[in-house]
Amino acid sequence: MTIIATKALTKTYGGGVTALADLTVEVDAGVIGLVGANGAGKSTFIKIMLGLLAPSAGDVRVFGIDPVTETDKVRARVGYMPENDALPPDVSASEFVTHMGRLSGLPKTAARERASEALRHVGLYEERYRQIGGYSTGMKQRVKLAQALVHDPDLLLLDEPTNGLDPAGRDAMLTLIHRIGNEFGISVVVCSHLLGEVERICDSLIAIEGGRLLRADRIDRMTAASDVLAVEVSEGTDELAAALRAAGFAVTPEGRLLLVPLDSDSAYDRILQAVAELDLPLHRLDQRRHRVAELFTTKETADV
Ligand SMILES: Nc1ncnc2c1ncn2[C@@H]1O[C@H](COP(=O)(O)OP(=O)(O)OP(=O)(O)O)[C@@H](O)[C@H]1O
Repeated sequence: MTIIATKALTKTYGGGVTALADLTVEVDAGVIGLVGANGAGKSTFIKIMLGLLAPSAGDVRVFGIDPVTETDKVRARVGYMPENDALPPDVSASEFVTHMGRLSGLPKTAARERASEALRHVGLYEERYRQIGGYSTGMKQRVKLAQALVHDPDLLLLDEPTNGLDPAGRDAMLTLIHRIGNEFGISVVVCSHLLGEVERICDSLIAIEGGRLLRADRIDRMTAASDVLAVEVSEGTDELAAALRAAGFAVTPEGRLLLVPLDSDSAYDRILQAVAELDLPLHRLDQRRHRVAELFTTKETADV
């Protein structure tokens, strides 16, 4: 089922900055990563989906609804966790999340019950009556997630949910997001400049660079087998490279690996023969998979 669809979506800010350019994408339900370097246009896309910003040109639909003209309808079905922290320090998580539930239109008792439930889901049930000002960064991120969940949305938009967290906090947050997506049946868009994080927990990816779509697809399709074989021997790598070149292969060394084009069905056998003739201990011979990072031309995103 398509949950988000855009057609030639473009956003230009005052001053002439084009944050999104001609973005056309259809996204199916699931846990979706929205990845791109800082400034790629991720937050702008999220804000347009929420009806917080109007597109300069093009169309966007969330569950078939236009956030520009039917903002309330979209917001009833979408929970939003903003990138920046705007939590009131002097109220408890329970009070705050209840308040956010009331703002979403829940009656008082239902808002209180849903707030407790949302805080339990994010692991803050025991601490829910403490003032937010005394919370750690990880706990504050969880409060932000709980307030996004309180009105029982069908889609969560999470803007850089692991911002400011240490490695253990990141892991815990990613596990939680994965659980929400898989156990609660809520679709989640996780916006991040950290590709590695998003690859770990998402079914599909929307990759953007400079406001333009690089690719939107399922991760397993992005990482399909390539036509390159990776060969690794425990010793004698240079000798093997020379032998393979002599056998007509275009060999590219990469660290401890030799990358060899899979040019014919006999390539496996010819490589095995070269290894056997040199009597080298073969550690690995397999077909390389494409990496999602290959999509990006900027090192910043590709490296993480
Ligand atoms: N209100 C604004 N006015 C002018 N330019 C803006 C505004 N908001 C964002 N931009 C610019 O639009 C581009 C995209 O910004 P956006 O915040 O959407 O990117 P992002 O991928 O979310 O990056 P980050 O991870 O740093 O938040 C950037 O060049 C940014 O400087």
